Amino acid sequence: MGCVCGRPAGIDDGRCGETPPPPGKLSAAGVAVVRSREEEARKQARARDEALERRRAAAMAMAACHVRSPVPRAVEAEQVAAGWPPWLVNVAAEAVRGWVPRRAESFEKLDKIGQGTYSNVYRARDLEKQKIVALKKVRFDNLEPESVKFMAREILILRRLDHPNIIKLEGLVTSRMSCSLYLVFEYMEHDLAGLASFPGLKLTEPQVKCYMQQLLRGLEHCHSHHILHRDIKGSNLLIDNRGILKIADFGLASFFDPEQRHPLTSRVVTLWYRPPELLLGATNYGVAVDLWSTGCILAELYAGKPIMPGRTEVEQLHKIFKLCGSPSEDYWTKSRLPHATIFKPQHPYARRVTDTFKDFPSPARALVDVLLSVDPVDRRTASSALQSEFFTTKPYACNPSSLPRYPPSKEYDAKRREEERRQGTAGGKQNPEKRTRESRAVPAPDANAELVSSLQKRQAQANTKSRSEMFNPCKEDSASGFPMEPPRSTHVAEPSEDSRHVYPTRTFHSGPLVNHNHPSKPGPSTKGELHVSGVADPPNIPVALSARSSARPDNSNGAVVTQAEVFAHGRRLSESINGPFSSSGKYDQAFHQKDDKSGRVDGAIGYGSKGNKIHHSGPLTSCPPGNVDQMLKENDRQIQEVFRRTRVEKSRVRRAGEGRHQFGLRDFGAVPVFPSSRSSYRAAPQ
Ligand SMILES: Nc1ncnc2c1ncn2[C@@H]1O[C@H](COP(=O)(O)OP(=O)(O)OP(=O)(O)O)[C@@H](O)[C@H]1O
Repeated sequence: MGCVCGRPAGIDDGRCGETPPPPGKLSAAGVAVVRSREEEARKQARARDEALERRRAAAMAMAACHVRSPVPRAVEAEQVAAGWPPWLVNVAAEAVRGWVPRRAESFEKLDKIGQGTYSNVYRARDLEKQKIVALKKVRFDNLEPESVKFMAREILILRRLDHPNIIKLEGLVTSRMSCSLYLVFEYMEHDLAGLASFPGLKLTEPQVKCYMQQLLRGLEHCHSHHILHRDIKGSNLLIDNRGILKIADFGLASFFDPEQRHPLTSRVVTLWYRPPELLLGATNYGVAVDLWSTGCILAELYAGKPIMPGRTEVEQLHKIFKLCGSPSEDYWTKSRLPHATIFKPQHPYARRVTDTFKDFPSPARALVDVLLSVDPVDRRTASSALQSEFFTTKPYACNPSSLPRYPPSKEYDAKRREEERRQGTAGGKQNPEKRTRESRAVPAPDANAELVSSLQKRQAQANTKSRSEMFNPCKEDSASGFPMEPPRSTHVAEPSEDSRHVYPTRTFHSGPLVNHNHPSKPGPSTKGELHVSGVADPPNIPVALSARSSARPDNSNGAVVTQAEVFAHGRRLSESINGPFSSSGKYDQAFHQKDDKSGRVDGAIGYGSKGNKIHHSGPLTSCPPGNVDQMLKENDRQIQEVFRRTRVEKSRVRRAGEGRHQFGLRDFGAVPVFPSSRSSYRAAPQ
């Protein structure tokens, strides 16, 4: 039956009650109604088309990222004939399409300038083009298709991007018989983390604006190409001698679907720069993750120190809630975040961003406030940030060419300086204040969650050689013109005992921004050299902690802490906060939970003569209600204690090893990684 107003049944468009026009004749009002309906229909059609277009673009981008490329066999054969190795062409032909490999002989390696989780980076002379370049030797297992695919994604993404504020991939160095791959980049003298930590260097407000503007322009380009960087931090923002900033390290970047239909991994972004939704396990995120990291960097440049240097995911989230407030009820409901039940505080935290940064100039504070919104939607876009008052009011961003030429300053250099100083003072007394100051540039354990899933995979490459190089004695580097690589650094800057606690506060004044205390500290290595037992696989551990509360691989091997140790720490910490894993504890039970009288539960950690064991049997700390900070400090202290004991243990083992060598025994450190570990190589994450 139809409506009384004459409209057919089933139509509920809010127009019920309108008088239908007589057939064949429309009143003026009727004409207006028809027109507005037509206009509405046109609008809907336009929106539909745009959505379709966006989906099509995203689908194409996703398809491009697919590894088994649609490249026909004949083309693959051509690519091999052109000099590409079959292991690359077979799984990632798309990544090298239209290119020919450069030969190693056409470069002269000069020195090592960087070391990442996945790479060693060298300064080199391009003998054909007569210019200095950066060669990034990527670590992967060429026998493992998933590992090759993952590496190839970085190449594909880099080739898709073309912008003055994004590092340019200029070529690839490999050969048909080769088992390794070098990415050739334009050479950049500095990175933002290095500059910020350079002793005595002062950035003025126009300079900060200049760098931030370039960062946001680069991000705008990535996002408009449906690419998320997912690891924005100072050491990935390279700066050349002309003051041009370029976003680098697309190793964790990914294509994304603006409709957010394709789940992505939440295990990305270096911990201090990781947004709350990822810590809460979101898998349908977008550009806002990069904007959060950008907000952290902006605030860091003004504050002169990292603003939320968490050591574990739980602590990171706690720092975020304390500064930015906990999410609103509405957000918890609509976001349906996987770890919400674990981490949702019973009592909301108030937002304190404007209070905390009250000394910042107000346009800077306002932009930080937007970028550090807990709800990702409120962070808006890179384009809107570029139009914010921060950039449109005086003092304006300076011109990059007016920036001073700095002496070489990379985070890597800062690490090296610290290392040299550490070695210089080895055995002697160290100025504790200096150490503290030098301990903040690099997020420590669990710096990058996604990386952790591949730690063991990468451990297999701990000697900077791909497994294929270990198993197939592929001597290309020496044979093909590259001088042999310099030996790997075999030491690590020890984590500062107090790296988290002592952050000199800095009052902002509108003159130059002083970054006197932006030091560098590698986190603990993750080589599994301690024998760990007694850490059962916890069935009830929240994913956020179980898989990720691990140490950052820093490619050095002084202080060695296993994943299991840090994992065990994460578990204890979470238990301290949430109650035992067997119960479905809530995040803020820590604030109200009844204290364990003894404080520390027997056998929480045990080493050395007791057999290098980690035992765990309950909460580690006693925590008065409301005093999570103190509890976290105590946990920190205990982490440092683990490091200290480990160092002692490690040097004991090393001394023993040296003794073995003298007697002709084999050093276990030299035992190659066996093929059984291959399955642990990383699969390309979404
Ligand atoms: N084009 C370049 N010019 C100069 N230095 C560079 C260049 N590219 C990289 N580096 C240096 O090498 C370091 C490691 O490079 P990159 O971050 O790309 O490697 P990664 O293995 O992906 O590192 P991460 O552990 O951050 O994921 C950088 O922090 C930087 O200092």
